[in-house]
Amino acid sequence: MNQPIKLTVVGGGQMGRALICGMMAAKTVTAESLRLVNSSAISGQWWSENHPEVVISDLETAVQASDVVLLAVKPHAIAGVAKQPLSGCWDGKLVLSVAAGVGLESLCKGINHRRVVRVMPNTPSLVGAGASGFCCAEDVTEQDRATVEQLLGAVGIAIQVTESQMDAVTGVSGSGPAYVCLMVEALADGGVLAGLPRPIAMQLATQTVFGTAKMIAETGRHPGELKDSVASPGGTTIAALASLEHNGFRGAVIDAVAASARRSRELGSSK
Ligand SMILES: NC(=O)C1=CN([C@@H]2O[C@H](COP(=O)(O)OP(=O)(O)OC[C@H]3O[C@@H](n4cnc5c(N)ncnc54)[C@H](O)[C@@H]3O)[C@@H](O)[C@H]2O)C=CC1
Ligand SMILES: O=C(O)[C@@H]1CCC=N1
Repeated sequence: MNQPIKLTVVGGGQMGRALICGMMAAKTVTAESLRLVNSSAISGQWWSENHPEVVISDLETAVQASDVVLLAVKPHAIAGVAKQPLSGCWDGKLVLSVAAGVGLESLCKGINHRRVVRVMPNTPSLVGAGASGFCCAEDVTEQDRATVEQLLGAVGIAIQVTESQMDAVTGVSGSGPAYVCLMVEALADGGVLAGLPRPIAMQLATQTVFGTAKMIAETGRHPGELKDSVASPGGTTIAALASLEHNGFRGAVIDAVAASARRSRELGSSK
């Protein structure tokens, strides 16, 4: 069993929370090996109520106590963190950023340090079922890459991509949980419209999305083939699929991914 990683997370909001809770559950980090730097009273209160064991400290103290620093603040706040005087504190640290759109060049320039990894995680990391893409700046070593895989692998899958693919990763898996939640909500709404009580509709909708994802992952069969296996000739499913196609379901999802990727590029260029 690997030693817990000495990690500082800067930003304890939605994404910081999902990663920290997932990594603590996997024991990749422990309350002793973790430091949290956070600026908001509201999320600070969430931590003291839900995880009082997590030590919240100032940036300099936290970074000094850590081998890895993960920046989980909003893209526009990255520059503010980078500007804080750290008197050489980044030296010897592996720095990860999950900020959407913020490129390696801008991150490296901001902290004057090139041992930097850009990561696009997603919120199912909270339950160990995340999907992350990452790319590395030039000073990142093989050992660093192993550390990144240990951290992100503890909360799901982690795939190395080129930096030019990071906006697309954001469109598919970074933003993806929101589209899937919309789908589950809409499935349940449909169930209610068709006469089911809300809690039953929600349970069935959630398990259907979960079970289908599990089936695709575990059988390795193409989703198109699995879709065909549900649709009986002249049956209920093909009637529903025809309705989805008439309403532009595929096009809407493809456009959503493209819109997220485009927004990620915009966030990067507004730095
Ligand atoms: N929410 C998501 O599903 C995903 C978010 N991301 C990225 O994660 C980053 C954070 O997003 P969220 O967690 O959704 O935002 P959030 O607003 O929930 O959390 C940001 C946290 O950063 C803290 N913060 C702000 N400035 C700070 C500073 N100077 N020092 C310390 N803490 C500071 C805030 O107090 C807040 O708790 C963003 O860059 C976003 O692009 C990436 C993938 C998915
Ligand atoms: O909405 C956002 O900007 C962040 C990045 C990917 C998911 N959430």
